[in-house]
Amino acid sequence: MNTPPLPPAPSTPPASRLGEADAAAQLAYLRAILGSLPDPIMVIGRDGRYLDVLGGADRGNYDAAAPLVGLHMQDVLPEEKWRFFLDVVHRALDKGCLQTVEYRLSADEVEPTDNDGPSGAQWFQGRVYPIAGRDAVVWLVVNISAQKALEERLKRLSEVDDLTGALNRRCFLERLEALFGAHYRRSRSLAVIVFDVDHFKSINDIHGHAQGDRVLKRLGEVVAAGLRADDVFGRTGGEEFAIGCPATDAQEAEILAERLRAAVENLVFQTPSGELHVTVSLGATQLGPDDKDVDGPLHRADQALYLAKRRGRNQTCVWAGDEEPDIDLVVD
Ligand SMILES: Nc1nc2c(ncn2[C@@H]2O[C@H](COP(=O)(O)OP(=O)(O)OP(=O)(O)O)[C@@H](O)[C@H]2O)c(=O)[nH]1
Repeated sequence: MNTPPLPPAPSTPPASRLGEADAAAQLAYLRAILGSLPDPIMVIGRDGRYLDVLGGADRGNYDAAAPLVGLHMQDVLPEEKWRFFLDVVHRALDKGCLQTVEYRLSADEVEPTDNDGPSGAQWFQGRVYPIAGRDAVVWLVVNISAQKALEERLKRLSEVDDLTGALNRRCFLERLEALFGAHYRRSRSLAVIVFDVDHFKSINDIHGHAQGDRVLKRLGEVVAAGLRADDVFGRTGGEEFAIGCPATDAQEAEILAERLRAAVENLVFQTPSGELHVTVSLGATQLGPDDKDVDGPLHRADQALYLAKRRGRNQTCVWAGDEEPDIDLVVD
C-alpha cells in the first residue's frame, strides 16, 4: 500500500474562527483518512461525470479509480454498463434515497485500463446516495466477489444432488412446476419421463455400495449429456430420476427415453468383482387437457414406469392419452 502518511490531527476551532491554514490542514487530514479507506467512494454528477474519488486503497479488491476523475462514465465504460450506472445515479437523485445495486465488472471493461487490482471479473455492491444540496451522488463500492462465490456454492448445494449432479427432489419439483406454469398457459406441450435403475438392490449386494454409487454418478452424467438445456433433470429418490421436457409431446418423449435407455444399456463398468452392466426402465407421459398441476403427469409417468417394470424392465412405456393403461392385464 502506498498511501501517504496521515498528517497530525489539526486543532479544531469553531468553524467561524477557522483560518485558511486551519481549514487546509483539516481538509488534508480528512482526505488522508478517507484516502486510507479500503473501499472506494466515488462522487458522480447527474451527467455521469466522476467528480471525485476517495479511498479504494485495497489493491487486492480494487483497481485505482483516481484516474477516472474528470471523465464521464459514458467515455470509460461499455454502453450497457454506463446506461445501467447512470440510471442508478438518476434514481438516487430523483427519489432522494439510497439505491443499492449489485453488478459484475472487469478491469478490462474500464478505460483507461490501468490494471493494478484483482484480475478477472469481480462482483461489486454499490450503495448510492444523493449528496444534500448538490446534483451529485456518493457511490460507495464494496467488492462482494467472495460472498457471491459462497452464495453460489450454497445455492448449488441446496439445489443439486451431490452424487449424480441432478437436481434434488425439492428443486426438481419446483422447476417442473415452473415449466408447467409456463407451458400450460402457452402450448400445453410438456413431457415428463421418470426412470429407475433395474435390480439396483442386487447391484449393491453383489458389487458393493461404492460401486452402486459409481453407477448412479455415471448415470447422472450420461443422462444429463443427452438432454437439452431447458430440460429439467432431478434425482427424485435413491435410484429414481425424473425429467421435465418443455415443448415435447409423448411421442418425442418416448424417442428421448429410448435414446437414454440405450445409452445406459451400453455402459460398461469394470469392478473388482467383474464387469457390470446396468439397465433402466422408463415411463413417459405428456401434459393432458385436464392437468391442473404436475401431480397428474408425474402419477401417469410413474404408472407407465411400473408397467415397464412389469413387462420385463429395460424398456420404455408411454401413457399418452387420458385412458389408464391396464396394468393388471400385464403378466410378470
Ligand atoms: N449405492 C446406493 N444405493 C442406493 C442409494 N439410494 C438407494 N439405494 C439402494 O437402491 C436399492 C433400490 O432397491 P429396490 O427399491 O428394491 O429396487 P431394485 O432392486 O432396483 O428393483 P426394481 O426397481 O424393481 O428393478 C436399495 O437397495 C437402496 O438401498 C444410493 O445413493 N447409493
